[in-house]
Amino acid sequence: MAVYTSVSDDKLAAFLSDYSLGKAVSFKGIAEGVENSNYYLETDKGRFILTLFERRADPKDLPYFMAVKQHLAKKDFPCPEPIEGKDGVVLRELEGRPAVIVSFLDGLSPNRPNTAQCRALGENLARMHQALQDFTMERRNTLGPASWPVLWKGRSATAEDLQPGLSALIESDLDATAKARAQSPDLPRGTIHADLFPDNAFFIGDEFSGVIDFYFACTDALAYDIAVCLNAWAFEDGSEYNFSKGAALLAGYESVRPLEPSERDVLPTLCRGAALRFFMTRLVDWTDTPPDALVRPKNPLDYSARLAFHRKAVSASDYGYGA
Ligand SMILES: Nc1ncnc2c1ncn2[C@@H]1O[C@H](COP(=O)(O)OP(=O)(O)O)[C@@H](O)[C@H]1O
Ligand SMILES: N[C@@H](CCOP(=O)(O)O)C(=O)O
Repeated sequence: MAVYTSVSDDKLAAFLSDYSLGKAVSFKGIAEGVENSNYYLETDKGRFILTLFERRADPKDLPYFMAVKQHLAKKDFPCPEPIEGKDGVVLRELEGRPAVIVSFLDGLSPNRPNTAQCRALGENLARMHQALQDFTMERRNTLGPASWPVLWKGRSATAEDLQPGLSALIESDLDATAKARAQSPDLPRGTIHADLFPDNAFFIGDEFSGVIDFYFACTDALAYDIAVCLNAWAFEDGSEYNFSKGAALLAGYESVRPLEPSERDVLPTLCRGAALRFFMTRLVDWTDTPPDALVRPKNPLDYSARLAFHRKAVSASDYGYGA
C-alpha cells in the first residue's frame, strides 16, 4: 500500500483552510501506488486526491509536474488538475511533506487491457503529445540511457541469481542500445509521460477517461513514450507480445499523429531501451527494498522476458505497425 505519511485531523483542517473547498466530509488513504502517499478527499465542493510527495520526488521537479498537468487541463485533456489555494498557490506543505490537492478522475485502471483500450490509449497518447506541443518548460529524462549503466553497476550478481545467464544478455542490451543511439537520427521531441502503464490510465468501460501520475514526465523523444506503452500494454503476463494489442495501440496513435519514418525505423531500439529502463529500476528496487517495506517491489524478470522479444525484433512491423 502507499500511505507512508499519516495526516492528523487538525493538520488536515488547517491545510484545507488555505483553500476554498469547504470542509472534509471523507478522507481515506489509498492503497494503490508506489511512490507517494495518496488520500481520497471529499469536501462540500467535490471529490479530490491529496498527494504528499515522498522519497523519490525531488522537490525542485514538483513545479514542472504541476505545470504539465495545469497545461493539459487547460487544453481539456483529462488529467488530475492541481487545485489552487486562496493565494493561487498549488504546492504547499503538510506533515512536513510537499503536498498538493488535485481533481478526482472517474474511471478504473484496466488489470489486463483489451485491444479496444489499447487503441484508445494510443489515440490519447498522441493527443497528449499534441496538447503538450506548446508547453515550454523542460526537464531532462533522469532515467534516460545515460542512467542505465549507472543503475546496472554492481548488480550483475543479482541478475544472475534471478536467472542464470541474464547478466551477459543485459550487457548485450546495453551495448546494442548504446551503439544504435550513436547512429540514430534526431527524433521529434516534446513533453512525454514516460510511465504510462495501465495503472496510470483510467477507462469507463472501453472509453478512455484520463491519465494520472505524471511524476516521471520529461522532455524526450515522443516515440520513446510509445515504446514505454508497447512494453506496458501489449505483453501478456509479462512475456508474450500480443500483436493485435500492439497493432491497435500504434494504429490509435497514428490516427492522431502519424509517425515520421525516422521514428518508425527506430521503434525496436526504443522498445528495447524502454524495457531496459524498467528492468533496471525494478532490479534496484528488488535489492534495495527492505523486507518490511510497505510496498512489494515489482519483478524485474517481467522486463527481461520483454527484452528477449525486442532482441529479435527487426522492424516496426514486428510490433504490428501497419498491420
Ligand atoms: N486524480 C485521481 N483521481 C482518481 N484517483 C486517483 C487520482 N490520482 C491517484 N488516484 C488513485 O491513487 C492511486 C495511486 O496514484 P499514483 O499517482 O499512481 O501513485 P504513486 O505516484 O504513488 O505511484 C491510483 O492508482 C488511483 O487509484
Ligand atoms: N511503472 C513502473 C513503476 C512506477 O510505479 P507507478 O505506480 O508510479 O506507475 C514499473 O512498473 O516498474
